[in-house]
Amino acid sequence: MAAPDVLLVMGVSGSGKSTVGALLASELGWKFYDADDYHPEENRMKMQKGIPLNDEDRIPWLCKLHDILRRDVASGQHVVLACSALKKAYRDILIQGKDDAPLQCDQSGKGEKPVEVKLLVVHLTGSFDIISGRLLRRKDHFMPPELLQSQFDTLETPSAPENFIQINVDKNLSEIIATIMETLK
Ligand SMILES: Nc1ncnc2c1ncn2[C@@H]1O[C@H](COP(=O)(O)OP(=O)(O)O)[C@@H](O)[C@H]1O
Ligand SMILES: O=C(O)[C@H](O)[C@@H](O)[C@H](O)[C@H](O)COP(=O)(O)O
Repeated sequence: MAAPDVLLVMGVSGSGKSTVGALLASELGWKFYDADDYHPEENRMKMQKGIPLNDEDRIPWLCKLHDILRRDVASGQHVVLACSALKKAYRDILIQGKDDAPLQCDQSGKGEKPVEVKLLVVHLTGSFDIISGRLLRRKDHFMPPELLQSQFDTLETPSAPENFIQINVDKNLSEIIATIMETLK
Protein backbone atom coordinates (compact mmCIF):
# COMPACT_ATOMS: atom_id res chain seq x y z
CA MET A 1 0.00 0.00 0.00
CA ALA A 2 1.12 3.60 -0.60
CA ALA A 3 2.78 4.74 2.62
CA PRO A 4 0.42 6.91 4.64
CA ASP A 5 1.56 10.13 6.34
CA VAL A 6 -0.70 9.45 9.27
CA LEU A 7 -1.98 6.34 11.01
CA LEU A 8 -5.29 7.02 12.73
CA VAL A 9 -5.92 4.45 15.45
CA MET A 10 -9.65 4.74 16.09
CA GLY A 11 -12.43 3.01 17.97
CA VAL A 12 -14.73 3.29 20.94
CA SER A 13 -13.49 4.17 24.40
CA GLY A 14 -11.43 1.29 25.83
CA SER A 15 -10.72 -0.36 22.47
CA GLY A 16 -6.98 0.20 23.01
CA LYS A 17 -6.32 3.32 20.88
CA SER A 18 -3.90 4.96 23.32
CA THR A 19 -2.03 1.75 24.11
CA VAL A 20 -1.76 0.54 20.51
CA GLY A 21 -1.07 4.04 19.15
CA ALA A 22 1.83 4.69 21.55
CA LEU A 23 3.41 1.29 20.87
CA LEU A 24 3.05 1.74 17.14
CA ALA A 25 4.58 5.21 17.16
CA SER A 26 7.53 3.93 19.13
CA GLU A 27 7.99 0.94 16.78
CA LEU A 28 7.84 3.20 13.70
CA GLY A 29 9.73 6.16 15.20
CA TRP A 30 6.76 8.41 14.32
CA LYS A 31 5.33 11.23 16.41
CA PHE A 32 2.41 10.24 18.64
CA TYR A 33 -0.64 12.28 19.57
CA ASP A 34 -3.43 11.14 21.86
CA ALA A 35 -6.58 13.06 20.95
CA ASP A 36 -7.78 12.81 24.56
CA ASP A 37 -5.06 15.33 25.45
CA TYR A 38 -6.68 17.91 23.14
CA HIS A 39 -10.24 17.86 24.49
CA PRO A 40 -11.20 21.24 25.95
CA GLU A 41 -11.98 21.15 29.67
CA GLU A 42 -15.74 21.45 28.94
CA ASN A 43 -15.67 18.21 26.93
CA ARG A 44 -13.79 16.35 29.63
CA MET A 45 -16.18 17.62 32.31
CA LYS A 46 -19.17 16.63 30.21
CA MET A 47 -17.86 13.08 29.77
CA GLN A 48 -16.89 12.90 33.46
CA LYS A 49 -20.52 13.71 34.30
CA GLY A 50 -21.60 10.77 32.12
CA ILE A 51 -22.94 12.91 29.23
CA PRO A 52 -21.87 11.81 25.74
CA LEU A 53 -20.29 14.42 23.48
CA ASN A 54 -22.20 15.61 20.41
CA ASP A 55 -21.12 16.98 17.02
CA GLU A 56 -20.90 20.51 18.36
CA ASP A 57 -18.51 19.38 21.10
CA ARG A 58 -16.40 17.26 18.81
CA ILE A 59 -16.05 19.33 15.64
CA PRO A 60 -13.77 22.11 16.98
CA TRP A 61 -11.65 19.42 18.67
CA LEU A 62 -11.32 17.47 15.40
CA CYS A 63 -10.47 20.70 13.56
CA LYS A 64 -7.67 21.38 16.02
CA LEU A 65 -6.34 17.87 15.41
CA HIS A 66 -6.55 18.35 11.63
CA ASP A 67 -4.50 21.52 11.95
CA ILE A 68 -1.83 19.64 13.90
CA LEU A 69 -1.74 16.83 11.31
CA ARG A 70 -1.62 19.28 8.42
CA ARG A 71 1.35 21.15 9.88
CA ASP A 72 3.26 17.99 10.72
CA VAL A 73 2.63 16.44 7.31
CA ALA A 74 3.67 19.68 5.56
CA SER A 75 7.00 19.47 7.40
CA GLY A 76 7.51 15.80 6.46
CA GLN A 77 6.69 14.47 9.92
CA HIS A 78 4.91 11.10 10.07
CA VAL A 79 2.31 10.77 12.78
CA VAL A 80 0.29 8.21 14.73
CA LEU A 81 -2.93 9.70 16.11
CA ALA A 82 -5.09 7.85 18.64
CA CYS A 83 -8.58 9.32 18.31
CA SER A 84 -12.09 7.92 18.71
CA ALA A 85 -13.13 9.40 15.29
CA LEU A 86 -16.38 7.50 15.60
CA LYS A 87 -18.21 8.91 12.55
CA LYS A 88 -17.17 9.05 8.89
CA ALA A 89 -17.69 12.83 8.99
CA TYR A 90 -15.22 13.07 11.86
CA ARG A 91 -12.60 11.13 9.94
CA ASP A 92 -13.21 13.41 6.94
CA ILE A 93 -12.46 16.43 9.12
CA LEU A 94 -9.20 14.88 10.27
CA ILE A 95 -8.23 14.32 6.63
CA GLN A 96 -9.48 17.51 4.95
CA GLY A 97 -10.47 19.95 7.68
CA LYS A 98 -13.79 21.74 7.58
CA ASP A 99 -14.37 25.10 6.01
CA ASP A 100 -18.02 25.89 6.55
CA ALA A 101 -18.95 28.39 9.25
CA PRO A 102 -19.47 28.70 12.13
CA LEU A 103 -17.19 25.87 13.26
CA GLN A 104 -13.92 26.35 11.45
CA CYS A 105 -10.50 24.86 11.47
CA ASP A 106 -7.56 27.21 11.84
CA GLN A 107 -7.62 29.42 8.78
CA SER A 108 -4.04 30.68 9.19
CA GLY A 109 -3.19 28.94 5.94
CA LYS A 110 -6.12 30.62 4.16
CA GLY A 111 -5.50 31.16 0.49
CA GLU A 112 -3.18 28.16 0.36
CA LYS A 113 -4.26 24.97 -1.37
CA PRO A 114 -6.00 22.83 1.29
CA VAL A 115 -3.74 20.00 2.43
CA GLU A 116 -5.31 16.57 2.34
CA VAL A 117 -3.64 14.28 4.83
CA LYS A 118 -2.80 10.77 3.47
CA LEU A 119 -4.21 8.63 6.20
CA LEU A 120 -4.63 4.94 6.99
CA VAL A 121 -7.38 4.19 9.46
CA VAL A 122 -6.68 1.36 11.89
CA HIS A 123 -10.04 0.48 13.39
CA LEU A 124 -9.81 -1.44 16.65
CA THR A 125 -13.00 -3.48 16.90
CA GLY A 126 -14.25 -5.69 19.67
CA SER A 127 -17.31 -6.91 21.47
CA PHE A 128 -19.08 -4.76 24.04
CA ASP A 129 -18.28 -7.36 26.71
CA ILE A 130 -14.53 -7.47 26.11
CA ILE A 131 -14.20 -3.69 25.90
CA SER A 132 -16.44 -2.91 28.87
CA GLY A 133 -14.45 -5.44 30.93
CA ARG A 134 -11.26 -3.53 30.07
CA LEU A 135 -12.85 -0.18 30.90
CA LEU A 136 -14.04 -1.45 34.25
CA ARG A 137 -10.49 -2.57 35.08
CA ARG A 138 -8.87 0.67 33.81
CA LYS A 139 -8.06 3.05 36.68
CA ASP A 140 -7.47 6.82 36.89
CA HIS A 141 -9.24 7.77 33.68
CA PHE A 142 -11.88 10.48 33.22
CA MET A 143 -14.10 8.46 30.87
CA PRO A 144 -16.86 6.60 32.76
CA PRO A 145 -17.53 3.03 31.51
CA GLU A 146 -21.27 3.90 31.42
CA LEU A 147 -20.62 5.94 28.27
CA LEU A 148 -19.54 2.88 26.31
CA GLN A 149 -23.01 2.10 24.93
CA SER A 150 -23.31 5.61 23.47
CA GLN A 151 -19.89 5.13 21.83
CA PHE A 152 -21.11 1.94 20.13
CA ASP A 153 -24.35 3.71 19.14
CA THR A 154 -22.42 6.57 17.51
CA LEU A 155 -19.82 4.39 15.80
CA GLU A 156 -19.85 4.33 12.00
CA THR A 157 -17.55 1.49 11.02
CA PRO A 158 -15.15 2.52 8.24
CA SER A 159 -16.06 1.21 4.79
CA ALA A 160 -14.89 1.71 1.19
CA PRO A 161 -13.71 4.10 -0.19
CA GLU A 162 -12.06 4.86 3.16
CA ASN A 163 -8.47 3.60 3.41
CA PHE A 164 -8.72 1.32 6.42
CA ILE A 165 -7.91 -1.92 8.13
CA GLN A 166 -9.83 -3.49 10.96
CA ILE A 167 -8.27 -5.44 13.82
CA ASN A 168 -10.05 -7.31 16.56
CA VAL A 169 -8.89 -6.37 20.03
CA ASP A 170 -9.28 -9.90 21.34
CA LYS A 171 -5.73 -10.33 19.97
CA ASN A 172 -2.82 -9.52 22.26
CA LEU A 173 -0.91 -6.27 21.79
CA SER A 174 2.08 -7.79 20.02
CA GLU A 175 -0.18 -9.52 17.48
CA ILE A 176 -2.02 -6.24 16.86
CA ILE A 177 1.21 -4.33 16.31
CA ALA A 178 2.61 -7.07 14.06
CA THR A 179 -0.55 -7.05 11.90
CA ILE A 180 -0.34 -3.29 11.44
CA MET A 181 3.40 -3.40 10.66
CA GLU A 182 2.75 -6.13 8.09
CA THR A 183 0.08 -3.95 6.41
CA LEU A 184 2.57 -1.10 6.12
CA LYS A 185 5.19 -3.20 4.28
N1 LIG B 1 -5.09 -5.92 23.01
C1 LIG B 1 -5.24 -5.72 24.31
N2 LIG B 1 -5.27 -6.78 25.15
C2 LIG B 1 -5.45 -6.59 26.48
N3 LIG B 1 -5.62 -5.40 27.08
C3 LIG B 1 -5.60 -4.31 26.30
C4 LIG B 1 -5.42 -4.40 24.88
N4 LIG B 1 -5.44 -3.15 24.37
C5 LIG B 1 -5.66 -2.31 25.41
N5 LIG B 1 -5.74 -3.00 26.56
C6 LIG B 1 -6.03 -2.43 27.91
O1 LIG B 1 -7.38 -1.97 27.83
C7 LIG B 1 -7.53 -0.73 28.51
C8 LIG B 1 -8.06 0.31 27.52
O2 LIG B 1 -7.03 0.62 26.61
P1 LIG B 1 -6.77 2.13 26.16
O3 LIG B 1 -5.53 2.14 25.35
O4 LIG B 1 -6.83 3.06 27.33
O5 LIG B 1 -8.06 2.35 25.23
P2 LIG B 1 -8.62 3.69 24.56
O6 LIG B 1 -7.46 4.62 24.39
O7 LIG B 1 -9.21 3.23 23.27
O8 LIG B 1 -9.67 4.21 25.48
C9 LIG B 1 -6.17 -0.38 29.09
O9 LIG B 1 -6.13 -0.76 30.44
C10 LIG B 1 -5.19 -1.21 28.25
O10 LIG B 1 -4.06 -1.57 28.99
O1 LIG C 1 -15.42 11.31 20.76
C1 LIG C 1 -15.59 11.04 21.94
O2 LIG C 1 -16.68 10.79 22.48
C2 LIG C 1 -14.38 10.93 22.85
O3 LIG C 1 -13.20 11.22 22.18
C3 LIG C 1 -14.34 9.54 23.35
O4 LIG C 1 -14.60 8.67 22.27
C4 LIG C 1 -13.05 9.18 23.93
O5 LIG C 1 -13.07 7.83 23.99
C5 LIG C 1 -12.84 9.88 25.22
O6 LIG C 1 -11.98 10.91 24.97
C6 LIG C 1 -12.42 9.00 26.34
O7 LIG C 1 -11.11 8.55 26.24
P1 LIG C 1 -10.73 7.03 25.96
O8 LIG C 1 -11.03 6.75 24.53
O9 LIG C 1 -9.26 6.99 26.28
O10 LIG C 1 -11.57 6.21 26.85
